[in-house]
Amino acid sequence: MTRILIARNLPESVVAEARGLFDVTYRDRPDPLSRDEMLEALAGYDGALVTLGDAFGADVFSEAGTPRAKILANFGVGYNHIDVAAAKAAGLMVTNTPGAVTDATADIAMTLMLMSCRRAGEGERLVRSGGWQGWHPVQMLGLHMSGKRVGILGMGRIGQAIARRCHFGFGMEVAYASRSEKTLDFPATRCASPEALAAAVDVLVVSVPASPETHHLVSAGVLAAMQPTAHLINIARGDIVDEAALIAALEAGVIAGAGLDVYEHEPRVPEALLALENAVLLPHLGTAALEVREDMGRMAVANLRAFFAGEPVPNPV
Ligand SMILES: NC(=O)C1=CN([C@@H]2O[C@H](COP(=O)(O)OP(=O)(O)OC[C@H]3O[C@@H](n4cnc5c(N)ncnc54)[C@H](OP(=O)(O)O)[C@@H]3O)[C@@H](O)[C@H]2O)C=CC1
Ligand SMILES: O=C(O)C(=O)CO
Repeated sequence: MTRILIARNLPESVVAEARGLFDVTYRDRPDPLSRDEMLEALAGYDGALVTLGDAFGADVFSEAGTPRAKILANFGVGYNHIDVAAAKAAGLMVTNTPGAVTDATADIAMTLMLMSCRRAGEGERLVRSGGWQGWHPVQMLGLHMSGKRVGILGMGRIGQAIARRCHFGFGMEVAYASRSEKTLDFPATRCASPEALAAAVDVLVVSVPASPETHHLVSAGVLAAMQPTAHLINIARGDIVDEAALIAALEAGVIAGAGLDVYEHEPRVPEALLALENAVLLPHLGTAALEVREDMGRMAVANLRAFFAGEPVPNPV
C-alpha cells in the first residue's frame, strides 16, 4: 500500500480520509519537520502531505539523492518553503490548495484594514489597561475607509477577493499592480510599479506570492512613496516586505499604520514591532477556520489520490 506521511496536525476528517486511501503515518504535532524528518519523508514514503514551515530547500533534495517519494502535496496555496525546481529535478511533483484559502484570507485582510485604519488594536489595549477616560469628540481618530483608495499589490485570487470587498462593500476606488493586466467585474486602475501604486492609495495591500522576485518588493522606497496617512496591510508572506524598513517607517510616521498577518522570520516578531501602537499584529490567521482547513486538507488528499491513481492531478504547481 502507498505510504504517506502527514507532516502536521490536521482536522480529524482530513486524516480519516487519507487513512481510507493510504498507509498513513500521522505526525500529530504543530512544529515544522526537522531536516532529518524531511530527509526521512523523502526516503521512507511514497509521498508526503506537508505545509508551510517545512523548509524543503534545494540542499534537502540534493542530500536526498533519488528519493522514494514522488509527490509533496502542500497544505496551503503558498509554496515558497519548497524549492519547486529542485523538487522536480529530484523527480517529485509539488501540488498546492488554491481557491480553498481565498475568501478566508481576504476576510483577514479586511479585518487588518479596519483594525489598522480605525486603531482597533490600540483601542482594545486602552480599554484593557483600565486607562480609558471615556468618549470624546476627538478621541483616537483614525482613517475612514469608506470611499478611500485601496491598492492591491498582486491582483490574483486573494487580491481580487479583497478588491471586490473593498469596492462593493466599502465603495473604495481600486488600483493594482500585477505582472499582467486583469479583466475584472469592477473598475480598477493598473499602476506601472509598486512605487506608483503606493503613491496613489490610502491603503496598500500585499497579496503577491513570496519568490526571489518579490523578496523585499515593498522596500524603503515603496514605503517612502506612501502618504503619511496611509496604511500597509500584508497577508501574503513576511519577506515580501522589508520588515526593518517598515519598522523605521512606522516609528518615523512615514506611514500611519500597518496590519500584518505574516512576518519576515515567522514566528519571530521583532521587539521593535511589538512595541509599536500603530502596528496590528495577527499570528498568521488567514485561513484559520475549521471548514477552510478541512477544504484545504481535502484538496491536498485529492491531489495525492489522483497522483497515485495515475489520473490528472488537480493542482500541480
Ligand atoms: N496569510 C495567510 O494565511 C495566507 C497567505 N497566502 C499568501 O497569499 C499568496 C497569494 O495567493 P493567491 O492570491 O491564491 O495567488 P495567485 O497566484 O492567485 O495571485 C498572485 C498574484 O500576484 C501577482 N504577482 C506575482 N508576482 C508578482 C510580481 N513580481 N509583481 C507583481 N505581481 C506579482 C500575480 O500576477 P499575474 O496574475 O499577472 O501572474 C497574481 O496576480 C500566496 O502565495 C500565499 O503566500 C495565501 C493564503 C493564506
Ligand atoms: O495557504 C497559505 O499559503 C497559507 O499561508 C496558510 O493557509
